[in-house]
Parts: sequence; C-alpha cells; structure tokens
Amino acid sequence: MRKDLQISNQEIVLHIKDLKKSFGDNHVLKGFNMNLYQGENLVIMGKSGSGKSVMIKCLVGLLEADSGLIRVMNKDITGLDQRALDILRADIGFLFQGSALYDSMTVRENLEFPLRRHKDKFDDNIDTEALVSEALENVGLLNAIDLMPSELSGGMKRRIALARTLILRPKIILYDEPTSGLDPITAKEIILLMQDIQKKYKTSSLIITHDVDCARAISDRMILLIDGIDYATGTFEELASNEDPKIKAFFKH
Ligand SMILES: Nc1ncnc2c1ncn2[C@@H]1O[C@H](COP(=O)(O)OP(=O)(O)OP(=O)(O)O)[C@@H](O)[C@H]1O
Repeated sequence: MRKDLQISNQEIVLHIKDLKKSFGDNHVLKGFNMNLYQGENLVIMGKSGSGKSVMIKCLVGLLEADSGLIRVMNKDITGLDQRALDILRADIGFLFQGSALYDSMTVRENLEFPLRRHKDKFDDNIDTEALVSEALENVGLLNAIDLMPSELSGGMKRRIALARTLILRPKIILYDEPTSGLDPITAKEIILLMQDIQKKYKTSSLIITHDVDCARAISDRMILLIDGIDYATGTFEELASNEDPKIKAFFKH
C-alpha cells in the first residue's frame, strides 16, 4: 500500500494550501501545498534558492505570505495576534542551520533560557534542573552541562541545540538542514538521534535538506519544491525511481 494512503486518516498537524510569495518580480512560491501528518517525518527538498526558507518563514509567521492558507494544529496562523502566535510557537521546535547557541552562556544556561521564555507552558513548580538533565541525556551529552559553546565540536553543538529544542516538548519540530557542515559519521549520528527522539516523543517533523542520504534515512514521505510548487510527492523510493528529469536531478550523485 502506498504510504500516503496509509497515513491519509492520520491527524494533519501542519497544512499549507496554495501558498504564494513574491519579492517584486521574483515569484518564489507560486502555489505550494503541503500536509504534515501526526508522527511522520516529512522531508522537503529543493534546489538552493527554490524558496524552502521562505516557506518556513511564512509557516512560523516571520514573513507574511501574499496569499494562501497556513494551518498549524487546526489554527489558521494568518488570523492570530502576536500573543496567540507565541503560544502556538511554543509547540513548534526549530533546529536551524548553524545551531545558534548563545556563546556567552554555558550549556546549562542555554537550555534554561527557553524554559524561562516559555514559562506559561509549565506550572510554577517545574524542576528546571531535572528538565535540563533529561534533555541532555536524550542527546547523550549530560557531561557537557557546564561547558561553554566554544568548547564543543560542531556535532556536539548540533546535539545541544536539539536538546534545547526538545526541552519545550514541541509537538512539531522543524529542521533546517540538520546535517549541513557535518562530516558523514557525525551526520549519521544526528540522523539516528532525530529518529530516537521521534520514536520517544512521537513528534511530527518537517525536515529541509539537500542531503540525499539524510532524506533516505529519515523520510517517511518527501515533497520536492520545484518551480515554486510542490512538484512531486512520494516516498524516497518512489521519487528516486521517477523518470522526470527535474526529479531525477535530485537523486543522481
Ligand atoms: N527578504 C527577502 N527579500 C527579497 N528576496 C528574498 C527574501 N528572502 C528570500 N528572498 C528570495 O527568495 C528566493 C528563495 O530564497 P530561500 O532563502 O527561500 O531559498 P532556499 O531554497 O532556502 O535556498 P538555500 O537552500 O540556499 O537555503 C531567493 O531568490 C531569495 O533571493
């Protein structure tokens, strides 16, 4: 049975319909559609400059779309005020390129920071210490708790950034190029970690990547963003065996 049929009665946690965004004459998104189902790993692949970041920014409200519908857990984000958007954002974790840890803070302080920022999400007597330890254990780096970011390798920084994302128990995680800049072995470790986390917390993940090996390993389903639209959707195997030259171009090494 096809994967998209298997999951068709699952809850949709992210829904994008006919999303359009232009910058002057540069028509970046020309009617992009996407559904992310509860518990799945959906990979979006597109060439550099195809509009993947623009799509993500529209999704989290950092850019205003020209038209189209974006629903996050059944809420239309275009209709939300800043406060409602902030509450919704607490349910969405991001792992952006470059990890962006605060260089002047220890690992512990980097993890405490989002807890303070989103304290509404937790009750008053949360055990910060326990949450920080658990998040670090999840990424296998409890022993790095008192280190500064400058003392961490690239792979460790990526893991800590993931722990910082996880500490808020997001329902959805958006990964922007999670393996970029990492050597193949470290990239594989990050992929395994993403899989473990998905299993443990049943999160739904949207993963933007250029890395074909990452897409193969992690995706339940994929969407190819080509010419501003969701040009093709399917499993890795379905897309990798497609004869359309525009699709083939992604899979040849
Ligand atoms: N704020 C902006 N103002 C004007 N043009 C923009 C803006 N943001 C993005 N663009 C344009 O939108 C297009 C898509 O950019 P985007 O960053 O989404 O590409 P991408 O697919 O994420 O690329 P990469 O894989 O290289 O990160 C590019 O032509 C870019 O110049």
